[in-house]
Amino acid sequence: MDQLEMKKIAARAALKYVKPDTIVGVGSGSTVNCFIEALGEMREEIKGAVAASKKSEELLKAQGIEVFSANDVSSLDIYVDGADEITPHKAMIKGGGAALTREKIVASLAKTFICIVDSSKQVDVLGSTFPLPVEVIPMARSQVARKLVSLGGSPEYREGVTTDNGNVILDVHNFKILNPVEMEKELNNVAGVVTNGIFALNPANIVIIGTPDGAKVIE
Ligand SMILES: O=C(CO)[C@H](O)[C@H](O)COP(=O)(O)O
Repeated sequence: MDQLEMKKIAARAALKYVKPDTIVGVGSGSTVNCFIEALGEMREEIKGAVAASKKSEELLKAQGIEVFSANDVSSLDIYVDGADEITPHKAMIKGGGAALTREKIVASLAKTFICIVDSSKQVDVLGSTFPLPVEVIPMARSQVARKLVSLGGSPEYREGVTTDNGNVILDVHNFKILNPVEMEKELNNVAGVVTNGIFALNPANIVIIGTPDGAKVIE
């Protein structure tokens, strides 16, 4: 079974957590695109969605789902998003699609973070397979890169990419993130860093893994 099929299995399994008359928090990426397509079947039952990227907003609207601004809601029942890596403690690296800041904002509005992934995303230690994305104010790019080097990382400028917030991304290789909570805080304290892609202070609550044998749910 290919990876896309496994993403679809995880995405469809998340529908059971969507309650009628609620506004659903929706992340971004190819797994979330599968979720948005499935969520289209519930367009009459839900009030709408808050999207973590312009791309997800477009796709939700194309499904006939009303999209609200994060400023319009005080809380969300659930937030559904993918991940680039996830540990057994449900800490994640996110930001492969450069939407990490808006993802963290919308996720923090939700009572329950549901992470939908295929099995390739499971790791024991964050940073094992995927570089850590860091969103940076453009004028601070070089100084943030030097700071990341001093912390042991090898930052690479994601050329040609501007985030939905007008910023740039540094992908940091060679970080073995043994203490994700501390690392998330430390990187967020670097001047010029908008957000880093570690989601450990507020980890996922439920993980749904798409496998050839069906959806595996870890609550
Ligand atoms: O964090 C993200 C985007 O910023 C995505 O959730 C992450 O990159 C996973 O993407 P995909 O579902 O395409 O594998």
